[in-house]
Amino acid sequence: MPLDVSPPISLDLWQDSLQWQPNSTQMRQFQAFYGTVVAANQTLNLTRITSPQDFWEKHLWDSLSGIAPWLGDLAQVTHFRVVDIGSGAGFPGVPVAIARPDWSVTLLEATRKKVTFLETLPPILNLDNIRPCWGRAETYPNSEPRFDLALIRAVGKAPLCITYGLPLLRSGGHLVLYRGQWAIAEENDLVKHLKRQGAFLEDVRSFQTPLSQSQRHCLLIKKD
Ligand SMILES: C[S@@+](CC[C@H](N)C(=O)[O-])C[C@H]1O[C@@H](n2cnc3c(N)ncnc32)[C@H](O)[C@@H]1O
Repeated sequence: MPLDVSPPISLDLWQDSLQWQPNSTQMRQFQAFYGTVVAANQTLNLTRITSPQDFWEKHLWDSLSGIAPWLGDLAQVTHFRVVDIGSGAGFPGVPVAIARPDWSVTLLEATRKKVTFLETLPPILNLDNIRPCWGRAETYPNSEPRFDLALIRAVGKAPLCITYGLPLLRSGGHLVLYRGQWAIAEENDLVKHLKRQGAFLEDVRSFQTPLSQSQRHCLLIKKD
């Protein structure tokens, strides 16, 4: 049976939840990405999330929640240099690159077979602002320019993600940590940890996902 790639999140729901909605080109790119991940998944085992509802909500929508501060205001920050650390099958970096075609997004991934998959995406999605990169965050070359924004989802606990993310940022750059649940007790420890690392917690944004009404949190960290 052909895969149903029709979007289960209506434009109104995008608008209500993120104050942003994809245009028709972006919608086609999301659909093509879904089809490509599901097809590749049969041999590469990229993700367990494959149903349309889960894919659109837990992968596409969730990826974009992390850049909510920059979604509505396209004029404000153009040409951001972004790194997605531990991108896996391209989350959150690929949806972010689709939503912000004026940004350039490096997809840093330690597993070669996943990078090989990411390398197939630009012509299929008609997406020229992603740069798949095989490597580990902790050995990313110092000679490379630093990033304006680092995104990190499902790679490890918050302190580890901070250790990976901060060295890749320019001074004044932002790190976004995607978390499901987030408790104030964790926050107190994190604030102390960040201070020692030369950074601070600028915001904790909580979201309700648009289809299953689950809780999500995104931590916005700024490097001094
Ligand atoms: C659980 S997957 C999450 C993938 C994706 N971020 C997502 O949210 O679906 C974690 C990924 O991070 C990669 N990874 C783990 N440690 C890494 C590191 N130090 N540098 C780069 N990639 C790393 C793994 O190879 C794996 O693909």
